[in-house]
Amino acid sequence: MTAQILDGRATLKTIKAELKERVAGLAERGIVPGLGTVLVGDNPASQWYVGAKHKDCAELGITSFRRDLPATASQAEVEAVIDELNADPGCTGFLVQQPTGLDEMALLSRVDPSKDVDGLHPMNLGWLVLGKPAPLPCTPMGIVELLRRFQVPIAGAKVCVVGRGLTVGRPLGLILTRKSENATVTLCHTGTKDLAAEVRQADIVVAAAGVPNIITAEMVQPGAAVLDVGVSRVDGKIAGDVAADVAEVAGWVAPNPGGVGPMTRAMLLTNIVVAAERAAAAPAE
Ligand SMILES: Nc1nc(=O)c2c([nH]1)NC[C@@H]1CN(c3ccc(C(=O)N[C@@H](CCC(=O)O)C(=O)O)cc3)C=[N+]21
Repeated sequence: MTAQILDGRATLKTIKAELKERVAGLAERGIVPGLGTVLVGDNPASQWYVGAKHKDCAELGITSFRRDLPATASQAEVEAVIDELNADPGCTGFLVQQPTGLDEMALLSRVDPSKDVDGLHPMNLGWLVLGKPAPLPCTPMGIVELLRRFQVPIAGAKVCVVGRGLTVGRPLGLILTRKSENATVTLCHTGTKDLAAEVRQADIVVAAAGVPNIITAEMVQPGAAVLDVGVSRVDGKIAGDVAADVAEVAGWVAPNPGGVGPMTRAMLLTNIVVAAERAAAAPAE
């Protein structure tokens, strides 16, 4: 058996075409969504991600507000840029690219929650815990959207999430256990005693530990969906959390690159369009 590929690149293309129509609909009403990014330092991966986000926006007719700051930028300087984007009505949503090397919680908290297209503001994470509508984190939503579009059954599925990070594992557990997804989630982490035993139970495995090849073929139930979200760099190349031979056992595989990464961008674009639509429906005071 060889697994079906959960193709994030193709799905990003499809979602872009869908969103392009919604952006055109906004344009007819004189509204242009605008994405702001705040990038601190010269990490090449971060520069690539931010560049890709603005390229996506240009394709859709979303305006870009790019603020690149040197690695020497202080907390106060970054906060001043956040204040500027909060106040700019043309910037309908923005994000602070991580990592910054600064006090990230203070930066996240300073973003206007209604412009938080990353869904990582403490207030929006609070709405997620409470089950109320709010911007949702892009990578976990990208994972759910990828599963949906390839018709991987989610309701009733046993999902093993490996990693409890703020941007993937922790919010993904919250999203998948909502009534609308109805999965049963096991959240594994460095304190998990027998990771192989937990993974073996799962219909869906999401590997977001950042440990190369932590998921191997003999841990995976035949026919399971395995999504690789791990990003490590080994000799300058991206290394995922999932070993190559998993594709011989799994029913579906989201590769890395080409799986969840592009979906993160697709959900960012979705959050930008939704934030602009919401701002248009309820103009600010
Ligand atoms: N505030 C904030 N928001 C983020 O959304 C955010 C962040 N900080 N910090 C870093 C992570 C990482 N991230 C990715 C985005 C796109 C790809 C992506 O499109 N990857 C392609 C190409 C990868 C390559 O070849 O380098 C792929 O997987 O096919 C990957 C990873 C967003 N992040």
